[in-house]
Amino acid sequence: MAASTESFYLGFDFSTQQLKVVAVDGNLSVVHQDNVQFDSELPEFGTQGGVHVHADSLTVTSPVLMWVKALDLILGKMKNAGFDFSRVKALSGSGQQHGSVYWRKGTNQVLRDLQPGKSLHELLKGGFAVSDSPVWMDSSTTEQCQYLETAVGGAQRVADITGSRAYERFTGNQIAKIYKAQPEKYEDTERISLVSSFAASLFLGSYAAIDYSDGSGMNLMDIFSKQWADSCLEATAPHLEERLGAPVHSSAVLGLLSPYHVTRYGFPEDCKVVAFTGDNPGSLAGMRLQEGDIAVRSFFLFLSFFLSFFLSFFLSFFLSFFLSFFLSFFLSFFLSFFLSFFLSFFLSFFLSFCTSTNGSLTRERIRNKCAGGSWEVFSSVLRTTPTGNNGNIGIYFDAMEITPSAVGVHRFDKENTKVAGFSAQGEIRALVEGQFLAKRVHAEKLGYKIIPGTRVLATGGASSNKDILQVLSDVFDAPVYTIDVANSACLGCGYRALQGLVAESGVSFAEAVRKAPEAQLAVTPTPGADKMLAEMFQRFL
Ligand SMILES: Nc1ncnc2c1ncn2[C@@H]1O[C@H](COP(=O)(O)OP(=O)(O)O)[C@@H](O)[C@H]1O
Ligand SMILES: O=C(CO)[C@@H](O)[C@H](O)COP(=O)(O)O
Repeated sequence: MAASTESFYLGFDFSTQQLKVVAVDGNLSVVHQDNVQFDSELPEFGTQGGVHVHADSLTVTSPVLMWVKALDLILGKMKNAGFDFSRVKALSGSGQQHGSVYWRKGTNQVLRDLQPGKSLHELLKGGFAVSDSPVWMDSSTTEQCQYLETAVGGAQRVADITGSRAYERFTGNQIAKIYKAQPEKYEDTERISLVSSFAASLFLGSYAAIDYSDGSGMNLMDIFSKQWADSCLEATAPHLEERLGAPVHSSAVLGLLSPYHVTRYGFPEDCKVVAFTGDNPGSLAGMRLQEGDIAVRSFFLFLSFFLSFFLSFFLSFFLSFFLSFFLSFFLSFFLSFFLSFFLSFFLSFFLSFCTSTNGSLTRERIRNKCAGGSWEVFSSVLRTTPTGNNGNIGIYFDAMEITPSAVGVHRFDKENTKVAGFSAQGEIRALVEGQFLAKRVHAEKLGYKIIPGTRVLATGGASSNKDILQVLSDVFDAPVYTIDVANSACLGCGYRALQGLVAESGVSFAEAVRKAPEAQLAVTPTPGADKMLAEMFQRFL
């Protein structure tokens, strides 16, 4: 695919702690990067790590106007840096998943009439029925989750429809809580967006559709028909479908960029907005995951290919009954399995992943406590302490963890006796080994096998730290690869913007990004580490 090097494609990422942007040219080379840190650059919102943790320690929100102001700020920074907006052919982006935005009645008209002389922050001050958006770290909706599962027919039924059992952070359960606790605010809501579709709306100058991929993290969408599931809508809140709008394909062109941005920043009038998505699917695009890869993202875990496998398995059962009129059951099951596998893989690619609440921010806490706030000191401890930590194991769940649902710090010595503390060095190694052992436990529980050829791809802020990556490599007993741009979600959305322009003419994502740089080998397992960690793994399990 020949895209001009004169043209630029922008990818934004509205993540938990910051807003980031990457610009790529037609050769997929990165030509500009920038970011706005919420805590330090927008201190008036008083967030820590981009969020407010409420007194119950379960409710976690972010001020929606902080995200709006961050967009004003980042576009202003780009303008001041001399970024040539007139070359941008298309833009796309991603957002932290599951978070929800509640637009007040009448705001679609405000978006259509944005006056370029004013900032978005000024213009949208009165635009939200709920000023503090619930985000993915929120775990306050257990009651709503139980209600959904009971109403729909059990956890498995919810998972069969939406791809996941009911999770506290998932948007449907958050909407149900708002409807119950603040019915007047729900009533005053014209449209509910995910963080991703909210961000797209700010560019589009009208409410943007939710894309299939981010939409599948809501406990509301039927992941097979890609429509809102009636049973889930009914169990969540009244008149919800009209507040959500119809979901669209992730590579859909939503429309032209709002004239507001054309006038204020000098974008071309024909600049297109491609559907925004979740930051995890955005990362998947940026890392160009291949079959069998594991991706670890500051540090969540994606497993490619699994859902395709399970889907095939179940479809095969049904198909086999038909085919077994003609063939033996086993042969027909076999044939059906392959048929279903290819169908499910090529028609709709599913991604399996596990998320932890206690990732980077927990590492920062231990860094501050045990390494004087320095990543260099933190890293040198990892270099100088033994793999396996002399048998000491730690589990650090500062906030309620997602899987398993547990909270608290738990330390065990080599006799498996619970202890109150470790040395500063032991604490650092216990934390990092423990975080990655947990990832491996989840991967193996899902049936993932580390085999020769397995690659672990690391991305996100912490992937710049080779000593952390070394522990990751040792725990997974596999080489770890990284990409040049630590923020793979932004990069992936720059790629998606480019592909969105040609998607309708049948150019696949893989084809559009063929020329993109490959991931680079960062570290390989330390010889002998696998033996040290095998026993540890069993104890951790
Ligand atoms: N050298 C480093 N070593 C370990 N972690 C780091 C390092 N530099 C940055 N980080 C971590 O990266 C995190 C930000 O990562 P990022 O993936 O951009 O987060 P988010 O998507 O939540 O904004 C910070 O919270 C910080 O803890
Ligand atoms: O909840 C999930 C995925 O289920 C998180 O991955 C969020 O999507 C937030 O990501 P960051 O902004 O912290 O990178």
